[in-house]
Amino acid sequence: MSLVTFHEVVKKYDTVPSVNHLSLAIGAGEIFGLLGPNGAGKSTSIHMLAGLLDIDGGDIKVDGYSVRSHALEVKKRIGLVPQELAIYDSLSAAENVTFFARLYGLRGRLLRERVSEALEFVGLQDKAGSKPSTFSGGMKRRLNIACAIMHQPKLIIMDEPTVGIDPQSRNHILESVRTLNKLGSTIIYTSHYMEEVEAICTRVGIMDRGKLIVSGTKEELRRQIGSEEKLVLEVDRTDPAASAEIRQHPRIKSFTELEANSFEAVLDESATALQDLLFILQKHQVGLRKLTRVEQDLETLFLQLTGRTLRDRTS
Ligand SMILES: Nc1ncnc2c1ncn2[C@@H]1O[C@H](COP(=O)(O)OP(=O)(O)OP(=O)(O)O)[C@@H](O)[C@H]1O
Repeated sequence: MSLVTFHEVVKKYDTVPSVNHLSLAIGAGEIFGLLGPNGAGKSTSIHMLAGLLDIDGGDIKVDGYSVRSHALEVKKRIGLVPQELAIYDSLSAAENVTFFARLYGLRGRLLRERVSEALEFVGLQDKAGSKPSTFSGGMKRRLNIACAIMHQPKLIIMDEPTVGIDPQSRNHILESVRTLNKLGSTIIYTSHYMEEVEAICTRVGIMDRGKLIVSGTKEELRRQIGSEEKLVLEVDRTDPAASAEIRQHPRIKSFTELEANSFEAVLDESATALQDLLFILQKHQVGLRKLTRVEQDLETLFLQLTGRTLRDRTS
């Protein structure tokens, strides 16, 4: 059953749609990865889901409640870990979590238990009395997470929680995502680090220019990448006649010079394409020094669908 549904959701700043008729369903128990380059519309979508931004068209439902008509019911079910840190430097770690716990209506013994559990969960129990100004970037992010999960929400939304932090905190956060999911929370995790999404998510949606361009399990998306093969070849010399002959081969889709004596070849799925390529090199007396297969991943799929890379910050 779907816990979250976006139906034809639209958000416009001025006249340009930042989110353009987005439809998406996320099942209870999933770790759903929302991938896309800068400006794709991930944060805008998440802010509408969390009730921080008004929707211009369509609707979003959480657990059957519409964010438009039942915003409070939706908010109770959500923990948002925002991209920008939402913690107070003047309060200790425990006071920060307590502040958010009170906002969610927790009081007394239950409040104290949940604050302590949340700090323990993110590995900051021994820093409960310390101010975040003394924390590393990674510790601040972990405190940010504690503030968002202490009310044990059904849905936890993490908006790029590992940007600019040390590897130890990054691993801690990725491990926490898995644990929170095992404990029963559904997770939406946005990122433009596809390795992270591939590592932890059960299903992935890729956004570009306000639209969902593809979604599915990692296996389903990999199948879409197709069976073409990408190789990097290092040769002992560059021979223009050999390169020209390779580029004319019907089963070799491209042969591109990367740097001196190094080429990238994209072959179709037939086994003979590689044999033919090696034969042409030999015929022109070009020695092969090294042959490396390039792993096809979600980045490749994104490139195939959009002609751009996920981390192209200028696009
Ligand atoms: N307050 C705003 N006013 C005008 N345009 C905005 C505003 N917020 C976002 N946008 C535009 O909406 C589009 C989507 O932005 P959004 O922040 O949702 O993308 P994103 O996928 O989350 O990117 P990032 O990875 O950088 O966070 C962008 O073109 C952005 O410039």
